Amino acid sequence: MSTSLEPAELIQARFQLRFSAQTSTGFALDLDTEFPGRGVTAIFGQSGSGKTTLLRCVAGLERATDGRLVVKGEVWQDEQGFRPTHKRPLGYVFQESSLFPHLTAQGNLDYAIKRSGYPHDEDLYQRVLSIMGIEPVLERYPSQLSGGERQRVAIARALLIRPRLLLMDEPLASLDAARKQEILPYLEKLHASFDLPILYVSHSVDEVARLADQVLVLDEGRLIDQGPVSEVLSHLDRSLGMGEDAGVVLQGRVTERDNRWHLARVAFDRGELWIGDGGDPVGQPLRLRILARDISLAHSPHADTSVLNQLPVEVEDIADDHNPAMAWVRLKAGSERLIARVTRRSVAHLALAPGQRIWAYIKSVAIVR
Ligand SMILES: Nc1ncnc2c1ncn2[C@@H]1O[C@H](COP(=O)(O)OP(=O)(O)OP(=O)(O)O)[C@@H](O)[C@H]1O
Repeated sequence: MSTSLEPAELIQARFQLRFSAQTSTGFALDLDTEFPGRGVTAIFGQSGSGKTTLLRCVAGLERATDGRLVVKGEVWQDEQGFRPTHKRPLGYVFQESSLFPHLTAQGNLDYAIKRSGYPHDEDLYQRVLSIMGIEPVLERYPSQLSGGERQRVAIARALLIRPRLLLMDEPLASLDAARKQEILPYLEKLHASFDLPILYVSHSVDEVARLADQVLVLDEGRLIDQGPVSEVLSHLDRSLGMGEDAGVVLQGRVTERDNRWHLARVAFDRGELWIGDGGDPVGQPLRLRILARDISLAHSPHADTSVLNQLPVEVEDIADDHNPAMAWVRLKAGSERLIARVTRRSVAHLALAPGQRIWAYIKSVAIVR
């Protein structure tokens, strides 16, 4: 997915690891890949697919027999050697916060700075505090912090080690839905403010759609798909397992705001959509998420409908769902992809077939940020 990049811009990983059948599962990880060493790379897959094991191999906490890991030109593991975890410049954020309970938030951060081996950098320190929004809680002990605050301190602590790679293993998993929504903007700020590659384990399509630039999809220890988030999320076979969450991500830009109706026009490659005006200025890049269940299909555009967004599209392929009443239709809109989940009866009724030009009615578009 990244052949045009130089090795200094890549993360190259090859791991073969088998847990012995005696210990329990006999699970095997077998993967050989490379991906851009920038932005957020989501490691996505069902429970037990090997996401944490892959992260532990990257961290040096598991030692793959046939292993090679090169992070932006720096060899961390190959036939000749294996750099132990404490010599790898990485930050690790776990599902549950791993803060020292006997130290305040401030004490935890000071400990990280000492451990980093670098002299204190006040600019970096202030930047991290402000991006993670934790100035008000520095004097508290972990037991006096909310789950979201604890994770923000844990992320700040990982950043103050000045890692070259940040590993995050379902950092939101222990939070309830409201806390998750609260912390996501901090993760986005982190993504935008630090030039730091992040490997982000998740089995939430929502989180992946919102945060990831590229995705690695694991299944039973093997890499079954990888690529930019918009591409991976539009693959129909992936969508099958996602059910109601299936959908795509489009990258667009606000081109007009309609004050009368409180709408904003967002243009993407050879198309445009009207969405509720979220106050974003003209020119603002936006990431939009369109769920497969929010798209219906027709042969022609209609004037007498409440649906604002009607896009000319081309049918690319059609797949059956596990549910015998439903089907998936992948659509091309310029260079972007959409997927629709419709009944098989509709597929038959509209006589849908690859190559056909039709109209997609989009009932709802969410801005993800
Ligand atoms: N030390 C170990 N010894 C034996 N089997 C292990 C060990 N660690 C993990 N496994 C097994 O390897 C498989 C993959 O585990 P892993 O934790 O990597 O999956 P995951 O995709 O992160 O899952 P989840 O989303 O549930 O966290 C599981 O079947 C697990 O039981």
